[in-house]
Amino acid sequence: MEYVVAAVILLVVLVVGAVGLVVPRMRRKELPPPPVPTVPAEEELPPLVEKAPVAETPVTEAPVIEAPVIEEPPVAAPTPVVEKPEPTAGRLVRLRARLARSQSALGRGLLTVLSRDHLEDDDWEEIEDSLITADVGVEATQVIVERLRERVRILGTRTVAGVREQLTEELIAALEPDLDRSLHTAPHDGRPAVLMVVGVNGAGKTTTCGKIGRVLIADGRTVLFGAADTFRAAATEQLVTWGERVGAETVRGPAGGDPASVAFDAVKRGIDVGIDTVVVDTAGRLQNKVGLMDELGKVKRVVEKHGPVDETLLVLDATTGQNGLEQARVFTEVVDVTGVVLTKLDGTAKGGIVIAVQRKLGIPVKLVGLGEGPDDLAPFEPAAFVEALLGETA
Ligand SMILES: Nc1nc2c(ncn2[C@@H]2O[C@H](COP(=O)(O)OP(=O)(O)OP(=O)(O)O)[C@@H](O)[C@H]2O)c(=O)[nH]1
Repeated sequence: MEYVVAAVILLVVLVVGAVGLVVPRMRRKELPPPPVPTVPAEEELPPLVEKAPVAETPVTEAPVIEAPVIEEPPVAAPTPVVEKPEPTAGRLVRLRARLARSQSALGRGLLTVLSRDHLEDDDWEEIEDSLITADVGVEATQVIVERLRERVRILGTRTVAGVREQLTEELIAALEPDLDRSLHTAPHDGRPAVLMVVGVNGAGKTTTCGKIGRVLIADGRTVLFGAADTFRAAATEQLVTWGERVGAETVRGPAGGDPASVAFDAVKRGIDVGIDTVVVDTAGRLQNKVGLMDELGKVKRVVEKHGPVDETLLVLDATTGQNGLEQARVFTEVVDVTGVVLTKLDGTAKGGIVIAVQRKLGIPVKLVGLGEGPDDLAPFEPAAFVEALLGETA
């Protein structure tokens, strides 16, 4: 019995001991693993800005993949195309239709009255009014009507054709057909002819310079332009463009520079390279008559250091009518005008201004402008002009 008790106790001790050994081991196995720091210590953190990793390849140093260079043939600077003008002979006749379009009212009106059976005082007054309205001017109108009246009375003309013929003759006579209308553009004494173009702003000076250059070149001359209208920068550009179109060199100066020195340089260049005709464009601001006189007078004096100016052309806008005549007079006081260019005759029904200009200024109209086109400038021919003025209507 003692042995049994001792065995039981031993067994209990063994069991308890075994449990004591096994349980702690099991408990240890169930424990979570020791915490692992997920955030590094502060000193190991990268600084927020300064030490942030920076792309170290600046744009300029970025590797550039170079495209293969394709050798292109050199592009030649565009050479301005020099245009070929229409022949000048008979230009006024060719442009007659354009002139007649705006003038025919005058011709129709006059011929209608003149072909009445009996011309009374009222009819003659009507004729006078028509001529004055067409800018012929009061004085010239009175002379024309007086002479016409006399002829009709003596000859007893009544047919439209007869009256037209007499009116034509009187108008041609009023245009003084014997005046010298030639342009002095031929070189002489081993130097170029010098043409100065004057007139108020917008009358068509620069355009006229270009058209004249074109006509001269068409006739086989060499031409050089002097851009002495330094007042309006666009005028210089306009002249340079004309030069390129017609094949003429343009001498220019700085914008706002001294016009006289540009004109001087142009003529000097013309002499040096053996040009036939130098055409000098000038400025025409009229706000200040004294200033204009000084400037134009100076241009002329300075140019004449090379020799006399051969032709001074006054450009007048036909659409300004009698007002234009007053402005024109200022120019004739400053420079010795040798001829008038009457522009924009295509834009007025008052062709009679040609008669008034000649009578009032005592200067022949040498050229007429009949449009903006490069060939719309014609030598003035009284007979062809009167034909156009009276139109086809009879
Ligand atoms: N219809 C018509 N227009 C013309 C004629 N002549 C010139 N013109 C036009 O008139 C305008 C003025 O001409 P410009 O040659 O620039 O005048 P400008 O006198 O040189 O003027 P500034 O340089 O300002 O002094 C332009 O638009 C020309 O095309 C003409 O005979 N008929």
